[in-house]
Amino acid sequence: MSDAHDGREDVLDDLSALIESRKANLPEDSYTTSLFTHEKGENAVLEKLGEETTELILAAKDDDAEELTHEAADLVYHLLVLLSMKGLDLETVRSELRERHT
Ligand SMILES: N=c1c2ncn([C@@H]3O[C@H](COP(=O)(O)OP(=O)(O)OP(=O)(O)O)[C@@H](O)[C@H]3O)c2ncn1[C@@H]1O[C@H](COP(=O)(O)O)[C@@H](O)[C@H]1O
Repeated sequence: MSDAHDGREDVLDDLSALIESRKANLPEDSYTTSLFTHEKGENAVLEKLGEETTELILAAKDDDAEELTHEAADLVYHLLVLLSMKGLDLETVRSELRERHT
């Protein structure tokens, strides 16, 4: 668990930790495990990122805020899985964003 600036837990940190745990333990009946062990290798998550991005764009074009929110969450989750596959984490991305923000 971690604290965000407003004192609430950061769901992104919690989700990242859960993804790391799935990668380390590969429990059955886990969608995250299925991405790490997929016969297509990293292409499985790369394809999902492509699909989710397309769905996000369509939701934006339709001005469908609910669907846009749903697809954005799908996209963030799959992005976190990809970062984990590549040995990167959220802090790496945070650092990059902080550097740009100054
Ligand atoms: N945030 C997510 C998450 N977002 C998306 N997905 C999965 O990603 C897949 C998306 O594929 P699809 O787009 O084909 O599925 P869909 O439901 O039709 O979605 P849309 O077409 O509407 O976008 C679905 O199977 C979702 O279950 C996720 N699976 C897991 N998580 C998180 O990961 C945690 C661990 O999950 P497990 O590894 O399954 O235990 C969960 O508690 C969640 O917090």
